[in-house]
Amino acid sequence: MHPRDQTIFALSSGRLPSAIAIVRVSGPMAEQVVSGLAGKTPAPRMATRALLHDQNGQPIDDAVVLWFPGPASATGEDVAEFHVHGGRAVLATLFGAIAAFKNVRPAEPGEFTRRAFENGKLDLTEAEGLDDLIHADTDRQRRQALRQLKGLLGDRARDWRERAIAASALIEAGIDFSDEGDVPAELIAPALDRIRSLHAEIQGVLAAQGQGERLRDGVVVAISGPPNVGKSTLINQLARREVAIVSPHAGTTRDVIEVQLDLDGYPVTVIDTAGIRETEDPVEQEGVRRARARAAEADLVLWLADNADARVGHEGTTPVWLVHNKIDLGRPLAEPGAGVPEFSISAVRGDGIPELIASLVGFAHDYFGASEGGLIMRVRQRELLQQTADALSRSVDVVGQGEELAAEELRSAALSLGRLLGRVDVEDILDVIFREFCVGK
Ligand SMILES: Nc1nc2c(ncn2[C@@H]2O[C@H](COP(=O)(O)OP(=O)(O)OP(=O)(O)O)[C@@H](O)[C@H]2O)c(=O)[nH]1
Ligand SMILES: [K+]
Ligand SMILES: [Mg+2]
Repeated sequence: MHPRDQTIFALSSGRLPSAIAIVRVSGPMAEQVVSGLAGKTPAPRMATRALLHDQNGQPIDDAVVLWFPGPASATGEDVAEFHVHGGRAVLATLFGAIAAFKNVRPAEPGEFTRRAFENGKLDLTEAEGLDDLIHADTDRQRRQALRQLKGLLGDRARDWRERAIAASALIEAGIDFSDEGDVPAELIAPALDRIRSLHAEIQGVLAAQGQGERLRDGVVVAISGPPNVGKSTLINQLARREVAIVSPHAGTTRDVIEVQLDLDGYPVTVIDTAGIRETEDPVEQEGVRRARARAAEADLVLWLADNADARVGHEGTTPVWLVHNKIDLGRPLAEPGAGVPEFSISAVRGDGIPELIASLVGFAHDYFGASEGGLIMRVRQRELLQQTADALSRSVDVVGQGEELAAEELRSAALSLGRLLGRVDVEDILDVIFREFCVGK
């Protein structure tokens, strides 16, 4: 039997133990499984209480079961749901009882969503939105993913695809009409107008690119500076917990320590690193190397200084803010850097921290863009849209050399948009995309 025709099951709720755990079953055997374990098939879409029994009549758990006959289900197939108590032994027994049915097996990551996709319940951009929604940590990420899940990009791509196909039909009609020789200009001109406006629209979406992808990835802020200036104290202050070891010993931090912050809905990763200095200690040397590398990749560097001798030691193109720490000690401040924003804080006492956080929110706001965010969330989507735009602009360029060439480019544009929606992709590409999803989804 093809794996796709088998019935799959998985834990669809979070980590065990938990108050309630939800196990989903999807496929042709779903009804047999639910009626076998619950003693009867529940009324469709009605939460029904049932004492579950395994094949030997041994009780498993007092549960709530749901029965969604296909195709009006999440996957488009017959689906059963078991809401049980979330103990590890309960789940182990339930899994054993479900797997004992013929042609029933554990689901691969993303397999429920893949079946929904294959049954036309959602397109590929919507499936990606669903995956992002599950992984959204902040409110802005959630809103963006929900827009994608609701088909914001998918609907546009479907419209663009139809228009590319219509333009190509116009040109092909002209080719048939002309028999041989040139296609009359009055047939070509309206097609070209349509292609140009389509191209402009897609270019507009590509130009706003980055925002959605950035929102997905978050912004990275690296705390850097000499040893002992209070970098770890600052990250603890920002995280409001003891994520990093603080000590008066210079060279305490060696590993890169990361915390995820939700700053006004923006996802911000702050990293604490080893103090930058020349050292003989090979372990600290490695820490310094990592610190420099991570600061170079960051989107913003907070350079900490605790006295007048400090100089901003970060090189490269990353924006740097100079943060004077330990102002509670009343030492003279470091010379201001050339036009870099400056802050004065006491990481221990908390002075100046609200102002620093407010400025970080402002930075994130500029970084992610003030608008709701772009339509494009992933490299895959951006590449296919870029290919579409390129093919459209080539079709305009080559029309003088032959209408067939232009029609060919338009077909290629429609193909890229079809890929974006997942309509024309081959198995192995879909495999790669869905593997990234979590099990039970
Ligand atoms: N008075 C005062 N002391 C501070 C402040 N911030 C940090 N310190 C102290 O400075 C010392 C070093 O702090 P850390 O946070 O470990 O400094 P670090 O930059 O992470 O040090 P390394 O990881 O070794 O590079 C500790 O004794 C802290 O208590 C501050 O705002 N005021
Ligand atoms: K230290
Ligand atoms: Mg440290």
